[in-house]
Amino acid sequence: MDPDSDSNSAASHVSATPPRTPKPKPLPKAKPKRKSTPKSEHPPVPAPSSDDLPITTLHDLPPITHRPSSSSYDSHRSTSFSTMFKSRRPSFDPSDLQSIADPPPPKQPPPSDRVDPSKIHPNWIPSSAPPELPPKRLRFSSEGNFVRLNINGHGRRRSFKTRGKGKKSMRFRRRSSKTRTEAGGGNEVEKDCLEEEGLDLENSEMLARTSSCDLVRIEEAVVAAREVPSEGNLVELLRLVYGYSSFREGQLEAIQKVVAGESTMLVLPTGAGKSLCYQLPALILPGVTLVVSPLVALMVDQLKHLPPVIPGGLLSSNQTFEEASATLDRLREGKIKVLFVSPERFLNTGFLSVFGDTPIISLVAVDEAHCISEWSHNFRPSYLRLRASQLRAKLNIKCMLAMTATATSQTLQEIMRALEISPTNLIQIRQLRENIQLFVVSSENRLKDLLMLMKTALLVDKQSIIIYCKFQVETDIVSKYLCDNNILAKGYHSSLPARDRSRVQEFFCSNKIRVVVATVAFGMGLDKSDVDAVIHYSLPESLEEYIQKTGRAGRDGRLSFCHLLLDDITYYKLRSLLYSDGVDEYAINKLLCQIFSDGIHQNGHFCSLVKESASRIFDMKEEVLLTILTQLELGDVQYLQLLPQLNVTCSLYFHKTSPVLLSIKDILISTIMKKSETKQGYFIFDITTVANCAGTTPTDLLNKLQNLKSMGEITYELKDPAFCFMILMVPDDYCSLTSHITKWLSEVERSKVQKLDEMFQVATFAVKECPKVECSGTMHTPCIQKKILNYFSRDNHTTFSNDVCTKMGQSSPFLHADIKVFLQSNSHVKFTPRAIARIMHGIPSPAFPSSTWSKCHFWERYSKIDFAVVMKAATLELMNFDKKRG
Ligand SMILES: Nc1ncnc2c1ncn2[C@@H]1O[C@H](COP(=O)(O)OP(=O)(O)OP(=O)(O)O)[C@@H](O)[C@H]1O
Repeated sequence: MDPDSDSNSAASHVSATPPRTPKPKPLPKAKPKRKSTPKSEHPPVPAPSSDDLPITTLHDLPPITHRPSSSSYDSHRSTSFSTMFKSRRPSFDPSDLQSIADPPPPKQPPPSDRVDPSKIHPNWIPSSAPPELPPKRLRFSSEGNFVRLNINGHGRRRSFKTRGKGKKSMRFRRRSSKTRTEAGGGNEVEKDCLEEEGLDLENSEMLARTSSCDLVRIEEAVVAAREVPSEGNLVELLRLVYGYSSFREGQLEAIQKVVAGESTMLVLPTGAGKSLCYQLPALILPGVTLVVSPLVALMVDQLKHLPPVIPGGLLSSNQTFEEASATLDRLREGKIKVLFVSPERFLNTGFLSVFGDTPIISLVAVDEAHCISEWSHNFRPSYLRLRASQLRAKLNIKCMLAMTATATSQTLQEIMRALEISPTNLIQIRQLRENIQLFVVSSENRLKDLLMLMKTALLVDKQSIIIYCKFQVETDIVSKYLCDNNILAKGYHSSLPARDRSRVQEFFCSNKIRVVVATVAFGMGLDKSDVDAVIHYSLPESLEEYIQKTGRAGRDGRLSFCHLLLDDITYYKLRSLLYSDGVDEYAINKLLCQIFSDGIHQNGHFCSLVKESASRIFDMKEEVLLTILTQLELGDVQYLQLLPQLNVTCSLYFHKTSPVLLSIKDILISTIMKKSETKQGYFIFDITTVANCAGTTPTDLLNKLQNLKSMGEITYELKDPAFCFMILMVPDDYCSLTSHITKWLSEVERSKVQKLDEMFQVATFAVKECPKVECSGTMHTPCIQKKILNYFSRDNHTTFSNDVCTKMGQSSPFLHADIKVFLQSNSHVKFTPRAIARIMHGIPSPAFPSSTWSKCHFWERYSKIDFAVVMKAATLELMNFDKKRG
């Protein structure tokens, strides 16, 4: 995985993240001048990482032992959620907690409120650092919905002691309709419903009892809403489950459509309550609701926020085999109503087979649905898998709910086409939240200006502030600078240990940290209602990103303040980095030749591309390779089928029987021996090569190795993470396929650049041209809102407009001369025009990493000149240079 990428996220292939640094190339001969490229974080909804595309996925799903005998409506009805809710709850161990360095240790709560039952429910996930130190080990009557998730990758286990004795001796008596009217305020009333029989109950057990009482009412309301999904019945259910008295705009309509089985496109502003639009239907609909989410962090957060009566689970590659098995077992037993999965999960045949032919999925909710569209700010290739036709064919899914807060008209059209959503089922609330005030200030010295801003009357007394930076290094610099100036601030970015990150988030959420200086990694799914201010220390890459981040503020409806510090340097840097994913026709052609082995590979042949070496050879980021492979799978013609990623180089050691004897008994071993290199007593082979020769699949081959290992015959090690696929059709015409893919990728690139230009233009307009009729000082809410609304309602975003101010230089007197010198001084290196332009812009790439090339004299020298101009000059000079050399 890209070391710069968010550990539990997946990077958009078009993100500005500098790539991993492969093996250094020979040093250029130019004068050394060290400049490092800062690590940037990915845009809000990045693309797949090893997290969601597990490397060792072969065993990530256990074999299917049995399936529910019936998946009919009635069979699901019979698994009432009150049965599901009879779940054991986890106890957590205080010794697992460690205090975070800076914030004060959490106060020990008074005995009366030691346990907040409302915070412990079946979807509780033990993070490595729960916010409050519990006074004693809590015991719960059952474990039920608890999801074991190795979020932090430590593989650590907790023990969950259970105690069931309270259950039998409890008797419930239903009382008349005293219920809570607001979330969290109902415990007293709930206790009224219980009749105790001399038990000294712990708070948690009290919760179990009170919940059971509520459950009966909720179950009745569910049945009523299922029979007649009228506003009255749905509001009653809303009140019982969430404590809210009414729906927000768009919610009721969306829920009614989904419950009626109609696929729906829902566009609601950030914080407007989209989650509720799949949660309530999940309760009402008979089967499982699959929620497709782009990030593990987001899934975890949403799972935590599920109401206790909706048992949830998630499947993530962070989980161990046992954890994933436990989730799947609960799924088979009908104990999960909402299952969070990544889009890559749809690659996994093990996962797909859990559902078999039986129509037990009632709804697929696609969160951050804009990822489906390449014209969105966060296109993610694996979302292409979420096409209505594919989902219907593979999982018999008929109803889909697509949700987003940030989609242009163009993006919406594409989502609706992919998911076959009728235009009549588009629910769109375009308004921007009134309680967010938008400020822009032009800044020559962002650190100083930020400090001044923090000391202004607007912010000085604010309790909760997020400062967003683009680069990880900036979060360290800014937080240190603020601390040095007596403003306590904590940094947050994806390279921090997971434990520290979760603590910063938890302490921020409980108002123990006032200021967090973060990259985009902070805030995915952050639903802290009382964030007072969001400051953009770096320019966002698009208006979509701007809205997402400002949307973290004022979710409780209170007036909140969003400031943007505008500077040209960040703009130049971001614009350059947007070119880090581009590829040339020549490289794509070379890649296609390798994929199809110049036509040698037949249909049905298994192949692999080792990520690191392929990335270096073709000078393409791993994410770009994956994008191209996905396009070959899901484009107009299906040339290949992607398989789960694997480590494809296997080193095999024999322990009991000799290899020769074993190979007589086992054809697989004899194939391995034929196709292996031997080294000091062990055998090295390529998994896909052996699978092809043995006439098996790579997955089956690994399963067989696993069996031999469990018998003590062998041990083995796997390395070299690779994209694996099966050839389905060899293209007739490589040239036209190459130019088709090149054109598509370059349009995606142009669209990203245009989005940045438009963001820059809006901010520049605010500081330089705003007539200040409605705006005043640095406050530009009216003019920015108008521009944003116009942007999102505009029809054609793929028409690249020349009106967008680029601020980029279009020529330079020394450009050609410098390229000539550069080529002469590096005559031993083979360049492409793009590689030269990248070096001139200071953009690292897999074949030209910054560790080597940032020492070059010309590194970043032309970052203020349009990339296309530099590339054109490089093309010309490269041709001249080659001509001269003959
Ligand atoms: N009808 C309602 N009445 C009151 N509060 C509500 C209602 N619906 C949702 N909420 C609350 O609004 C908050 C935001 O909801 P949610 O997280 O679903 O927003 P979202 O639209 O998914 O936002 P984002 O796009 O930023 O993730 C939650 O705390 C939720 O409980």
